[in-house]
Amino acid sequence: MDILLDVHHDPHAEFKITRTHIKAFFLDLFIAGTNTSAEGTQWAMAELLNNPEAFEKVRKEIELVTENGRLVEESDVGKMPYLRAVMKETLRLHPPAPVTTRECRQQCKINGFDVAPKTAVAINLYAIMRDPDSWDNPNEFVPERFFLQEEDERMKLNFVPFGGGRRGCPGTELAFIFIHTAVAAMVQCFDWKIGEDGKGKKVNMQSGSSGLSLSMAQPLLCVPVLHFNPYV
Ligand code: HEM
Repeated sequence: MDILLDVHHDPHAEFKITRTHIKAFFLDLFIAGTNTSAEGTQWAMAELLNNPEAFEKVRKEIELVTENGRLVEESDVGKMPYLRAVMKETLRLHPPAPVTTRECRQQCKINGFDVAPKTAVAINLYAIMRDPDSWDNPNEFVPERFFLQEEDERMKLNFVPFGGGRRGCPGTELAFIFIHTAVAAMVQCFDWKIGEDGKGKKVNMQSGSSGLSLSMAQPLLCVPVLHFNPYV
């Protein structure tokens, strides 16, 4: 398959897209999109299990929107602001991709350090989202913080679990849709007992690392107990 791509409308920048490019593109999507979303879902459930009040609030919101008669769906997410705040707070505290990189385009000074052109720069998204100058009680799980109007601008600029700018994550919307829906369905349909035997008190929230992503040091183990069966 031959496709000619005109990069930035520059006639000298044309190159041929081959089968290998397309395969690499799909591989990129899988690498960038699967683990990150799975980790985000796992962290969200872990936070909800450790914060039963938040769990109950999410469940109440779902029951209100679905009138307690059907399985929650993607199209409900827009009507569930608390669930969305829970997900944002989860990704703020536990960004599955905690670091990103850029190449410096021009000479600049950052915090007194001279940065030369072409320098590779690592950006610590995790630190930005726990910076006490930008976030009150930065290490605490407080979904309600996303409802505070006066904090809005400061938080918007520093909420970067998907990076930002033209190289920001192109999967943001997709990830939000399916993570919200998966978490909502798990909250709607089941109560969850912590631990393999269901006798645990708290989920261990220590983070480990699997490759480049921020995963739970102890994978989340819990036992589902049926709460609502939408299929009967
Ligand atoms: C919770 C889920 C996800 C998180 C936290 C996440 C996070 C990120 C972050 C931090 C970056 C780097 C952005 C930057 O440097 O400014 C990135 C890049 C990327 N993400 Fe995601 N991502 C998620 C899901 C997805 C999904 C579902 C897809 C695709 C189906 C995807 C595809 C990509 C691709 C292709 C890039 C590279 C973009 C580029 O270099 O231009 N991501 N992601």
